[in-house]
Amino acid sequence: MEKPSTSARGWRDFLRDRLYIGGTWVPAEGGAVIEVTDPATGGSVGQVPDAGAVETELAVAAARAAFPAFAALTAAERAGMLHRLADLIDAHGPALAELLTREQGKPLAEARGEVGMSAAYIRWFAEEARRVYGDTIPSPWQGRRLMVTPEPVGVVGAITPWNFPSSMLARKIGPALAAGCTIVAKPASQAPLSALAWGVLCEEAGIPSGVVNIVTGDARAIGGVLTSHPDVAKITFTGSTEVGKTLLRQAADSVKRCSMELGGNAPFIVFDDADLDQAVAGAVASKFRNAGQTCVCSNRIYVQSGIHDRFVEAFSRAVEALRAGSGLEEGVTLGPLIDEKAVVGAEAFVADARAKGGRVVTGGARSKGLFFQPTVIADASAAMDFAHEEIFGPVAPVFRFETEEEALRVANDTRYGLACYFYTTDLGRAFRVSSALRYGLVGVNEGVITTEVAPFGGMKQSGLGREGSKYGIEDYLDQKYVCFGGLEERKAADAII
Ligand SMILES: NC(=O)C1=CN([C@@H]2O[C@H](COP(=O)(O)OP(=O)(O)OC[C@H]3O[C@@H](n4cnc5c(N)ncnc54)[C@H](OP(=O)(O)O)[C@@H]3O)[C@@H](O)[C@H]2O)C=CC1
Ligand SMILES: O=C(O)[C@H](O)CS(=O)(=O)O
Repeated sequence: MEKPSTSARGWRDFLRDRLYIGGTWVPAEGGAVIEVTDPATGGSVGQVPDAGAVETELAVAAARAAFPAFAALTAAERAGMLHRLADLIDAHGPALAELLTREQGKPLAEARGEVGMSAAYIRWFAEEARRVYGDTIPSPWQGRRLMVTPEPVGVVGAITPWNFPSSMLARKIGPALAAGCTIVAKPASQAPLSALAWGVLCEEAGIPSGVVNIVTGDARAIGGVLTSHPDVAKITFTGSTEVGKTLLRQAADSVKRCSMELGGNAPFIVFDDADLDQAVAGAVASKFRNAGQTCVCSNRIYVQSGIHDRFVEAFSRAVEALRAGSGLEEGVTLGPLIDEKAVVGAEAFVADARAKGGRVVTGGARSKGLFFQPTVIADASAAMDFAHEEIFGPVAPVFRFETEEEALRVANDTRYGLACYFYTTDLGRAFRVSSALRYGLVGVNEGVITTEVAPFGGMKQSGLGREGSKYGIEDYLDQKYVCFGGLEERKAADAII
């Protein structure tokens, strides 16, 4: 198929104010809508249907009806559709990125990166689709042959967050379709437009009606149907640990498979032997990406005494060089927070730290609207709230430590286990510390490590399962064991006349 047209379609061409169900665009039953606003300006970006249980039932029915034929396609046919989808995402990258920045706020450069990552996940699973192998097993019995055949689990319910409204969906649609599943996806109400744009792209990629369904609206009502419906085989969720636990409880009654990408509390450790410039650059990238609103952002920066003062000085200077503003302005490196609640949360973390002896080195207050100054707080201590809670904002606490043993103890002292980072030029320390840290993702001398080729997921209360990599498709497959018996040659006497 020739490469899709790259005619200059703008972000408005991907705006939809309808649900995408069974290949058609329909309003919510009562016509209710949710306003989507630009966090940089407060202005309206668009409206989406405020749907609930009734529409979700229709979406599940459409996905269930589409499943047999889609699962029966060859892996090559499904791969072809996913490759076309990835090509369309790339072809319309600028428009999709602008839509993403308008609804979520991140700088355009980051939005372009997210859209590119979305295409990369889809392309990765287009390739993985053709490598879903089974097994034959040496039989322990004469006259039998044993086989293991992977099969798609069926209809998937997906719920995604506002902070990466495109790539979090790609991490679910990709493996689901590659495995032969169909999907009903509910994006976050604060940034649902990128998901509906996926409906436009899926149509153009020739993905059959009912395979991908996008429902926006009442999270509890939609999630209630997805976690309980007998035709939904699996739930995949990215969001807070609190909501993840709610969904796990709800899904338990029908024993649905669950994949959970939840909250984090990432330690960022700088040892005396670290390359200071590398550590500063890594800390800025890891902490302030998406204005600190990622589950893998550094939440606690631990710096060994010997390098501590030099690090705080250099890090604060680099933070002060961040340029806050509307994500649509080229060169802006720090966008607004998603809503007032997020700004109030950042203010509360700073006030708590100040009250407990923290020293604000730079920033520390909201600027205008939903913008919060990029902030560095020195003299941080375990008594402060951000030592144990996910900040999800541009506030960087710096803690001092003395020994490697102390760093490992405090770094692992959390119920979370998603991402962690440390900087050292000592090879032995690199192996010792990366083994001792209880996290699903470990960055050694790197502050941003997410890629579609590597497994993404947490330990402890940061989640269940892995997304991306060769592991990411496993959660969408059932391994069926078949034992073929009675294979000995029948003697004449045995023959049934
Ligand atoms: N591990 C990871 O990969 C990631 C983790 N996160 C975590 O998510 C949090 C921030 O994202 P945020 O979107 O606020 O997280 P939330 O958990 O509040 O929301 C995530 C999604 O869940 C939906 N939701 C909320 N409550 C329910 C419910 N009772 N039943 C069904 N669905 C529900 C939301 O819908 P609605 O918007 O309509 O409320 C949204 O679509 C942070 O804790 C962050 O660490 C975020 C991204 C990635
Ligand atoms: O939602 C998130 O925070 C993402 O998982 C972060 S990443 O995958 O883009 O690194």
